[in-house]
Amino acid sequence: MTEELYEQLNFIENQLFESIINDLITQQYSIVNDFFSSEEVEVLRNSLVAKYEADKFKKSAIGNRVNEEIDKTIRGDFIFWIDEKNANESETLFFNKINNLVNYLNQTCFLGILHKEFHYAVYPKGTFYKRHLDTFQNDDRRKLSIVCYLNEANWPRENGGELTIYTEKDALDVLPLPGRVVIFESQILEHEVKVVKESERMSITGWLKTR
Ligand SMILES: O=C(O)CCC(=O)C(=O)O
Ligand SMILES: [Fe+2]
Repeated sequence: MTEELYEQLNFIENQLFESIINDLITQQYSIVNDFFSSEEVEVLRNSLVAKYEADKFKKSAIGNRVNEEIDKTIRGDFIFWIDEKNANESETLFFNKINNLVNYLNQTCFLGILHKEFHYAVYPKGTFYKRHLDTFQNDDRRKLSIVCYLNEANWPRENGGELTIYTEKDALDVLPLPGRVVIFESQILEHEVKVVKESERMSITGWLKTR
């Protein structure tokens, strides 16, 4: 029996993943609270902070690497790409959950996700990411964007740093609450990160890619 057929026979419907798919079909985005438990968020945040404090993060760049000054007027976060092959314990846990979702999407929606890329991101106080689409560098392989928030338990509205998603009809503000995951169509939905007014905004952002 081929592995593929075996997988099909073994298919078990997953309510959470089904609701994500339904959201994506009807509104091109899905917001899932508690995708990661508070324990999972804590170990992932510790892992982020350890790398951040070890000075491993780099100033993020955009598109064709215009100069730093221009970068900062568009995007001010610091990032560190996560290497799945050298993942630590908490990152392995992270990728296990993401891979379950990817496998489910591939089995049910025939999305053909073959690659993925994820980075940690820190937005210090005063930083933002202006309105954009996640398709840079003539790269149309990015299919779905996934943002996972790793902030401490209370992120009051006064802290700013909302993810604003621009739909056809309106603009939706999403607070970066711990455990919350936002998934959206990379090539369709414009979005931005509003100025962080207080604290440091921490997350893992990534893309599911075709080909
Ligand atoms: O952190 C977020 O909420 C979104 C980040 C983002 O838009 C990006 O990195 O492309
Ligand atoms: Fe983005």
